Amino acid sequence: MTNPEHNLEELNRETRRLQYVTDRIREQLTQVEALVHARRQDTEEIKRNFWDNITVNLTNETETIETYTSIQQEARVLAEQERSEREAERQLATLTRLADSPYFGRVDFREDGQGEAEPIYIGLASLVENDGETFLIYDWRAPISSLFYDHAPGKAGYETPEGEISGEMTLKRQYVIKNGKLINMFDTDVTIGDSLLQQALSQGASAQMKSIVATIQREQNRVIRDEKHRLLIVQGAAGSGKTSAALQRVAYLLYRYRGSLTADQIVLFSPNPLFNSYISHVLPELGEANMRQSTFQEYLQRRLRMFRLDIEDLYEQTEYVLAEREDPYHAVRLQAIKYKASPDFFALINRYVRLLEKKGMKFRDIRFRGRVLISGDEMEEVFYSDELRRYKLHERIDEWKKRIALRLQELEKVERRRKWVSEAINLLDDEAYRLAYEKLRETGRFKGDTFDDERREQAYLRKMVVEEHFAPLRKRLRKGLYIDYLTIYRNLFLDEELLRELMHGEGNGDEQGQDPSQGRGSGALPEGWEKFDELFQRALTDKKLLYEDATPLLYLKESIDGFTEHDNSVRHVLVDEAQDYSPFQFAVLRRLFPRARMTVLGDLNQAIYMQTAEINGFEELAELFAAGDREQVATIRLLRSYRSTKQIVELSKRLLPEAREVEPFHRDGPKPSLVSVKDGDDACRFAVDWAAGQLRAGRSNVGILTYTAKEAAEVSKQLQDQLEARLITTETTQLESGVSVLPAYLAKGIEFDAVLIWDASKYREADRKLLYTAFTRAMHELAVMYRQGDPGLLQPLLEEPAASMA
Ligand SMILES: Nc1ncnc2c1ncn2[C@@H]1O[C@H](COP(=O)(O)OP(=O)(O)OP(=O)(O)O)[C@@H](O)[C@H]1O
Repeated sequence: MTNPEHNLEELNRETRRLQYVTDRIREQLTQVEALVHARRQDTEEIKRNFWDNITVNLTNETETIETYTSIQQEARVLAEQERSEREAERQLATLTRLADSPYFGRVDFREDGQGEAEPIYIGLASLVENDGETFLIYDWRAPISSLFYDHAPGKAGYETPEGEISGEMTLKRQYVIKNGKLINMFDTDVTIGDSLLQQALSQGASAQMKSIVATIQREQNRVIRDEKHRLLIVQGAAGSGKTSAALQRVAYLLYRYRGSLTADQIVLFSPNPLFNSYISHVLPELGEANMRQSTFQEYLQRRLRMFRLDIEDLYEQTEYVLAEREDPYHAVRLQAIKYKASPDFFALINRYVRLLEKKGMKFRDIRFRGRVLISGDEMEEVFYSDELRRYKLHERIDEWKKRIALRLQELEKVERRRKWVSEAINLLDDEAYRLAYEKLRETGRFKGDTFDDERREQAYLRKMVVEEHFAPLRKRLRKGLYIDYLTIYRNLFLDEELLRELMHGEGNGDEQGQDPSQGRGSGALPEGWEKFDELFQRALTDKKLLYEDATPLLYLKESIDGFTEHDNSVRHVLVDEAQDYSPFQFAVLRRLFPRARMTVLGDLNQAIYMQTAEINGFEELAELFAAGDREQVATIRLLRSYRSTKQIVELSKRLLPEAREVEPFHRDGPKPSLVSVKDGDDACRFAVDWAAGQLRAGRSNVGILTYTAKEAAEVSKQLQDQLEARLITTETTQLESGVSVLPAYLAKGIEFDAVLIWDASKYREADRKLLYTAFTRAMHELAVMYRQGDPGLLQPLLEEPAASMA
């Protein structure tokens, strides 16, 4: 990277051009402002006169339909008008943004076989000269703009939908333009602008993620522009720009497929609402609407609502794992968590689903007024009757529902004769009688014979009363509430014979199923298996469903029902922090969005949750997705870490040997400090001084990261009189500048200018990745406290001369 002494002439030329472009932008701004004004007025007028063109007439069916049609027609006109108003507003917003900083890059490119190199200016959006043809600015997502991100001057080329274009790049230049003024410019001869990137990275962390459009790196550009694969796996180091690239990718896709792809056809799964708000400004900053954002937990809550259980989330589970070591069930629960998220359990459940075609379905008695109307056993018999056996599982559920509904109908008739019905009729009010009378009269069943009529009326009332009482039963049947999913699931842990059959019997065949995991061996049962049911049951008594059971239960249920909920409109699903998802969760996501392409972004070194601690790659996912066709899958690795200074990255790498491949971006900062403290008071004193020092030095976002949420609450209380520190919990939805106290696991995906690790002595071997994740949240400064004489995982780091002691 050079910042040549641009000769005055060159500088003047650029300044003049900038002025020219800015003038064009201002002209267009004036026009578009007028357009927006006009469109707003038009919309207002249509709204005002909405009813003028509609004659409301509901006297008969034909008139009503006509009225309805004309309302619809007017509504369409209004919707169309509002759409064009929005479009004009969008243009206005884009031009306003361009007026501030029209472009950030330029490449001069001579296409092979052409004469002169042509300057291509690159900015947030395209701008065309008044002649309607000449591009003054190219959108950063245009095919030609790739040159800027992918190449240094010299031989270069870019992909277009029509094929590859090659040629020579004779110049590559970057600009810093603010308020329409040229502040700086650099020419570059290696890959894109280290110096601009340096500037971008040396800025402070903000409470909101920023777009990286001017400094996208080549490998990130591959992630952003990949269109060939149905599944794109991005494995990237902490701070390598996975989330940033994902968001730029969304903007890219919206541009590339504008007209056919809209923001609500893209869904991004993120870890929690705090993260959601952290990233929510990036797309609007790029001039695009935000995609849909969701968390897996939201989906679980919705789909498991029928069980009326309190569903634990990943954070509660993690808090248990870290903070409840004294619980007698702790060890066995850890086993359960690991096993229940494993590919082996996934395979076992898939076999179970196949076995359920033959046996094992369980149903809950249909009870009415304290009696069993249809027993679970009877329903099971119907389900496995010869007549229904020929149906596949989920089709059979529908058939079975039909059969049981008929049976209910029969029983309903019998019920009409019961005594309680007469009593209920006596209690009916006049209105009910009047209705019954009306109904019978309408159907012409009154004959004028008082005796018969009364009998008919009574019969009708009985029917009405019983029907009303049976309605909830029918509804429950329709909703599948008599299928005893919980017992079906529990039987896996309770029913030894069933288990034996699944492990060794015919359900365990290697026959080729749709799902590649179905052919897998189940492996041995994990330790503690015999206690798994106890755990499950214990939670159930408290009306709780443990996190480790939620997705397998959902997967089992949906496999039985045939995955009734799916969203065909969604075209792209992006899963951030993908290392935290179990095979079940991916399988569910895949079925939930059957037509979508998927981008998953993750870092195995940050697999901090017990459930995926032992998963060592995205192989399972690739298998699940591609079903043999590996052409559909691409993996891109991002090794360069941009977030943290070289010193912080180096220290983190020494903590976690698996991270040895991570390359720090060459940005220097102070050495991280490893600080030994005598006791809590000592820790407090250090923390207060340190945090105050950071704020004084202009660091606006400071994070104090604790081991657990419980500890975070205690620490924030301890500090409260001496330091303004905000406690962040799973309920927090917005990050603010200043000092935040939060458990390390909740800081995943976000970053701080300066990070203080509260008590590193607490982290055990199994928590190495958690501590690594905590270290890598820091951009500029890192301090780690540990208890005197108990450095734990820090021991080897202390032995190096690099460590500084307070
Ligand atoms: N090309 C780039 N230009 C400027 N800044 C960048 C670039 N790439 C990454 N960054 C910055 O690096 C930081 C980390 O990026 P991001 O959060 O996207 O990484 P990540 O891989 O998702 O990290 P983690 O796995 O730790 O959550 C952010 O501050 C981001 O703005």
